[in-house]
Amino acid sequence: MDLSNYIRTINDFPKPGIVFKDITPLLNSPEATSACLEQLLELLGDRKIDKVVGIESRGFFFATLLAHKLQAGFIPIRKPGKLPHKIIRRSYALEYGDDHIEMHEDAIEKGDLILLHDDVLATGGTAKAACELIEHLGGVIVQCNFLMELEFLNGRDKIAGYDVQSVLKF
Ligand SMILES: O=P(O)(O)OC[C@H]1O[C@H](OP(=O)(O)OP(=O)(O)O)[C@H](O)[C@@H]1O
Ligand SMILES: Nc1ncnc2[nH]cnc12
Repeated sequence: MDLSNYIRTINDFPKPGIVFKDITPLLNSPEATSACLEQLLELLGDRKIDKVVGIESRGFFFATLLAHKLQAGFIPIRKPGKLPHKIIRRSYALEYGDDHIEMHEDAIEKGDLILLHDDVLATGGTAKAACELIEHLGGVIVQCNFLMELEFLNGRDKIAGYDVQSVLKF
């Protein structure tokens, strides 16, 4: 199954000049969702994972499915002001703005083997900030995986040194 057929391209969203890759057609197809989940699991291979970290909000869709399949815990990284307990925070630059992300400070135990997942690797700012949060808490990042990578934005340069994998490349 060619999963790129389930990604819709929207020009000038959310700002002029941005070519937005919309994953909702993929999520709307149980067959494509299953195939995508299997491909993400294949990218990981048989490495042990204790916790899957997903980035709000589009990263949550497959991060929870991955955590369930791997029988690992799921940890949300959230936008500011959403997590109720004590948090740590990092700021980052997006393709279309600036933002902060936060994680509960007790979400990770030192030495936990972590799979970081998000839907899109664009400039890599979000993923880099997420890696910093995970490592600050003592997590060991086994892989960073993505549904898709926008190669022309060179996001993987920002997270060089990690195992970075994506199902689709644009
Ligand atoms: O590699 P980067 O340039 O950092 O961009 C990638 C991030 O941008 C998108 O999130 P967005 O902030 O649009 O939020 P959403 O998932 O809530 O839609 C996407 O889901 C990634 O998290
Ligand atoms: N061009 C893009 N399409 C979809 N999600 C994104 N996140 C950052 N850049 C994006």
